[in-house]
Amino acid sequence: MERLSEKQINKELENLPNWKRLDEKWIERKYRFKDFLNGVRFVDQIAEYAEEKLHHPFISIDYKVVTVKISSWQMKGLTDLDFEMVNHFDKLYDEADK
Ligand SMILES: C[C@H](O)[C@H](O)[C@H]1CNC2=NC(N)=NC(=O)C2=N1
Repeated sequence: MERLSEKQINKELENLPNWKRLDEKWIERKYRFKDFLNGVRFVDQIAEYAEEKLHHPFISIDYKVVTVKISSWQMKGLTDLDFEMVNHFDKLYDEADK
């Protein structure tokens, strides 16, 4: 899997207004829930998907806010796989009990 160019990254991010660029390698989104356990259940779902794909986001649970950040650290940047993953996380969130 190849590292994406700046142009490709910016194009992907145009369709992902809730995701923000942290630096050249990482993007991040905060997902909000009405209670703690709904956030924990969402984390369980994205963790299962990450294991399937063998591609792992960094996740923090801060009470009702779940922060997910992702990068292809082996590639030292962002790849198509990162964007495939975050699109799936957003779909899970859309369908989740929030
Ligand atoms: C050996 C193992 O496959 C690698 O360390 C994987 C695991 N999960 C990973 N996850 C992410 N997000 N980026 C990686 O580069 C990565 N590498």
